[in-house]
Amino acid sequence: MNPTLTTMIPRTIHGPDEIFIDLRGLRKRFGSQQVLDGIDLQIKHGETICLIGPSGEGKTVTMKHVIGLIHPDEGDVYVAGMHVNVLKERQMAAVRQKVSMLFQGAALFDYLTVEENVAFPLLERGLKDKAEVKRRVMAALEAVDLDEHAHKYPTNLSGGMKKRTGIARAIIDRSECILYDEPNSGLDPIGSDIIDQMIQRMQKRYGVTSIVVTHDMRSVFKIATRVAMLYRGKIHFLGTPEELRNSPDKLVQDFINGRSDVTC
Ligand SMILES: Nc1ncnc2c1ncn2[C@@H]1O[C@H](COP(=O)(O)OP(=O)(O)OP(=O)(O)O)[C@@H](O)[C@H]1O
Repeated sequence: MNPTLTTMIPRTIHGPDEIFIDLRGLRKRFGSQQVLDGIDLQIKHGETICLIGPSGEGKTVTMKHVIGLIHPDEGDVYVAGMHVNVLKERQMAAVRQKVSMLFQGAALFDYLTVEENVAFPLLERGLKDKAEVKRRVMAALEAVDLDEHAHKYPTNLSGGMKKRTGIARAIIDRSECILYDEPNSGLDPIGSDIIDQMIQRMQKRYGVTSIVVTHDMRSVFKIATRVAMLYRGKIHFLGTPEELRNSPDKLVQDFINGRSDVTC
């Protein structure tokens, strides 16, 4: 393996069957709307779970629970054994070092170059060795094929390049898990395919665990180790892409084949 890439490997080595994310009985209401109504989901280390389901069913809300951006009304969230929903905000740094969320717009700083955006988490943590920062930034950019665009500003990047910069920023801090919120949205089929390859590459090279909220079924069948379909606040289906494809459930078939019988 390229020696620069070994520095990017998450610092903890996990067994393949180890549960990394454990959501138990999550319930969440906003006003009169019961968005989550008992979500149970266990995700093993190194899995790529795609969260699918009709719009507004709580996929993003579920994902935000993992990183403590939303707290459940009932139920528990565990990440790498940490009981996320009882942690104080100042204790959340330990969770957020293990888990990064890639927002739809990649949330880059427009006034910083690609290189500076990717370096940001290291500088924020007080890493002062400039040569070490540079080495890790370039290794992260190489991993997402952006090493030749390090000097550019976000306004001069395509949508897909912005998302890849976001992925580089997530892995530079050796995140063990990346949460992707509709990573293919707004991309043409080729750009979308490149993002899928990056998600797979992060898994294969660094053993990253991923949760991917997506409406892109082609991508689901390509990248998912398992698929969870949310419907009416619950996990309606959980299984491999193959099991999804062959599911006898009408709701599942209507959804994956884009038939409009699926109503919220
Ligand atoms: N902070 C909030 N306050 C009030 N309502 C919220 C909040 N966050 C989410 N919601 C509501 O919860 C519901 C689920 O939202 P969520 O973003 O999780 O849906 P989703 O399944 O990801 O949808 P989409 O596929 O369209 O992105 C929506 O009705 C949304 O308006």
